[in-house]
Amino acid sequence: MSSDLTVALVCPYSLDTPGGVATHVLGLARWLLREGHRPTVIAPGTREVDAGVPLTLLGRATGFRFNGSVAELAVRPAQARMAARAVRGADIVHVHEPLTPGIGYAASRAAERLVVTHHASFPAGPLNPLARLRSRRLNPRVRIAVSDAAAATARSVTGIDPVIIPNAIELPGMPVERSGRPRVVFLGRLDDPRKGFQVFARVAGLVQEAEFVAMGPGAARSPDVHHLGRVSDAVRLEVLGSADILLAPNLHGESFGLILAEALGCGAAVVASDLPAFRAVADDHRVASFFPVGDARAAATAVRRRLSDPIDPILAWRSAQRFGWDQVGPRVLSAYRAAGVG
Ligand SMILES: Nc1nc2c(ncn2[C@@H]2O[C@H](COP(=O)(O)OP(=O)(O)O[C@H]3O[C@H](CO)[C@@H](O)[C@H](O)[C@@H]3O)[C@@H](O)[C@H]2O)c(=O)[nH]1
Repeated sequence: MSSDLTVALVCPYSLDTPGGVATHVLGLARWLLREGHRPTVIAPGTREVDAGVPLTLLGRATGFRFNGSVAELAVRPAQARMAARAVRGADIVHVHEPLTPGIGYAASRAAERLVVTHHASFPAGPLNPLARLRSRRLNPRVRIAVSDAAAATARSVTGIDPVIIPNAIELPGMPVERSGRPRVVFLGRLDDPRKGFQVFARVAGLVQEAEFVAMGPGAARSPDVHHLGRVSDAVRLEVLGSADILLAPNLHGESFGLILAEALGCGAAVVASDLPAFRAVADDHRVASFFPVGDARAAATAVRRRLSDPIDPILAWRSAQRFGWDQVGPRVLSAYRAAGVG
């Protein structure tokens, strides 16, 4: 493989709001940089942040309701033109969610050597024909999906089987034993109904024997929860590193469960909604348990059971190693090689 590839990584969702695709794309860019390549991340966003990699920010995004969530996309024609210009000349243009309106699709159309990654999982709906039309106009050399769930959606829209390469996380070192009052954590956008914060709040009202802590942007509040709001990546790691349990009460539409991998990587146990994508990530029953989607009483029972039978944090950490960039990054580079560089 030739070293020193120029890679344009396009994230269609705004970097102003934390999200799974942005986490993955920034982590991939940092890993590529460490490996001696030259990545740039192109994305909507208005805040200059030190992401540790070159960023091309394309300005303010507009919120679109989709799949039970809000997608913050850059759809102005000027932004699409900027994205198309920004990817010109790159050895590889790697677009995440290439069928989203705005910069994702514009960058895909402009790319010479295109690799795409599909993240979303959603049932067939009124937007599928439009996405199908868009897909016919693109000719990626490699098509990736982050999970079986994302692959099924990509296949139903494009008619093509993608190769599965999971999302990856930046793994911290070995975790330490927990001490002090037990801690149950929520991580995600609080106002995004799909993330299930309301279920978390109900569980917090039912379980007295632990402190319930929420991290993530949004205005939702509960008197039974200690709210940290949006936190830095360093604080996110610190809080997960002190948590006994990540409670993930998400309701639907999850394609992967990055937050589960992140929590396990920090040594926390997972108690999560019974979603196929979550089971695929947290597949070690010694550190993960599941409850029926939306059932706060069952979640409370699962949390109490775990609090009375704590896990060995090292087991959780080990189960997340397969999602580390040292494991996943080389597979992405192989996809670039299959796309014809090196
Ligand atoms: N630093 C920081 N990070 C946060 C905060 N709140 C959320 N995050 C990060 O934002 C990301 C949220 O990811 P998901 O919960 O997985 O949400 P998503 O944006 O809906 O992601 C979609 O794509 C993911 C990647 O393919 C999928 O994992 C997910 O299921 C979904 O389809 C995670 O990396 C989480 O740590 C915060 O306050 N601070």
